[in-house]
Amino acid sequence: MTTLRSHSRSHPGEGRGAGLPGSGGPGGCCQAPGDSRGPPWHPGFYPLVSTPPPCREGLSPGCCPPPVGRPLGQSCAPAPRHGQRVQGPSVLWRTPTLLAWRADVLVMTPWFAPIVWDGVFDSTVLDAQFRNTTIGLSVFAIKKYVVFLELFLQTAERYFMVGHRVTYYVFTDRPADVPSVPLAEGRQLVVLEVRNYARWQEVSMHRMEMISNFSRQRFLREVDYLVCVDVDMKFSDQVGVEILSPLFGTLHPGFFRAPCESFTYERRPQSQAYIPRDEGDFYYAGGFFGGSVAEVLRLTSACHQAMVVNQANGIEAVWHDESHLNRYFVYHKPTKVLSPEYLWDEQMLQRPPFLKRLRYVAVPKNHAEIRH
Ligand SMILES: CC(=O)N[C@H]1[C@@H](OP(=O)(O)OP(=O)(O)OC[C@H]2O[C@@H](n3ccc(=O)[nH]c3=O)[C@H](O)[C@@H]2O)O[C@H](CO)[C@H](O)[C@@H]1O
Ligand SMILES: [Mn+2]
Repeated sequence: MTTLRSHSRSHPGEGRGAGLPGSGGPGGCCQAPGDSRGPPWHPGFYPLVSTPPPCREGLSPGCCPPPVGRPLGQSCAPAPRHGQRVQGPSVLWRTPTLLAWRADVLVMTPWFAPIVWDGVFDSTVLDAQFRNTTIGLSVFAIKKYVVFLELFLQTAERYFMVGHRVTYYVFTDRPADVPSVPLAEGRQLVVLEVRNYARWQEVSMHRMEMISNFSRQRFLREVDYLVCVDVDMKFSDQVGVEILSPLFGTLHPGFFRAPCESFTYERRPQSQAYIPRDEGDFYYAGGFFGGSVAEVLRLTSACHQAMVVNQANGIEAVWHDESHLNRYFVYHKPTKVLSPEYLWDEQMLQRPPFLKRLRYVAVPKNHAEIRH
């Protein structure tokens, strides 16, 4: 049984080790065709302390790692000792040290967006920065998926944006089945009654339309940021304001160390979700994205429009809304990228040592039973 996918799809980063550094797998986008020297450099996973392979002219820049070098300098702050806590104007902060960050994973995209891993941020600083922020958490529980709500909400109360103002937006066709979970101060739950669709793929895809409509109608006025997630998941560690940025996506846990040619992007040119073979940076998961409401409105409207055109042409993207999301992110680069700490599946994937925390994880489900 899979929990991230309805039917089998290989996860190239797992099992056979295909394409992992040292596995002798196929060359990534950074290698010219036929160049079999050394391991490929995979988006999402390469050591920052080694020398990357040369990038070849004419290859997709997004697939190549940025030049890697030493830290550029020391902090300009007046010299408290390493790690010493100092009283700033409004907050206790930990003096940054340029040598203490993560050296085992990519922490910056080639377009200079942070990739969020444990150890690269200080919640104390960020919590103060975002203290007047209201965050909407959008989740769909249509038909039988209402069974996931209780655990989802309970764990969100424990781990999601603790100490901040939060509005849960629960889209459902079964309002009577929304469980009443006690909420902490500053947090509220809004039930939005919406229609259902016969096929699970349609339910999943129409989330883009509904998020877009409700963003325009009310989210723009009610919250600053919107976080859009799958419901068949639970929080198992802190997910805080470190994720917030105008536009963010999450690395799909099955592909973050896979060569880009194995990404399951939509490859049919007649589809609105089409991504040519030599384009694309990362493979993003459909189950965790967000940003400012204005940016989420742009993203969801664009994806919905693309799906309307596809439907008129009798074509459905290979991974539904996820394919459209991936296309959107190729041409509208996210300003922050969340590591697979923010979307993991313990049943399907073996946890690598550099994944220090699992913050949002799949709840096992029987696909056939829950979707019909
Ligand atoms: C973790 C992750 O990245 N998940 C993505 C993945 O599939 P999944 O296999 O995780 O899809 P899924 O079954 O969780 O469906 C996506 C979501 O749609 C909602 N839902 C679906 C069916 C239904 O009857 N009722 C209902 O409420 C629910 O919120 C669910 O979590 O690929 C899908 C498209 O193929 C979506 O892009 C998902 O976001
Ligand atoms: Mn899911």
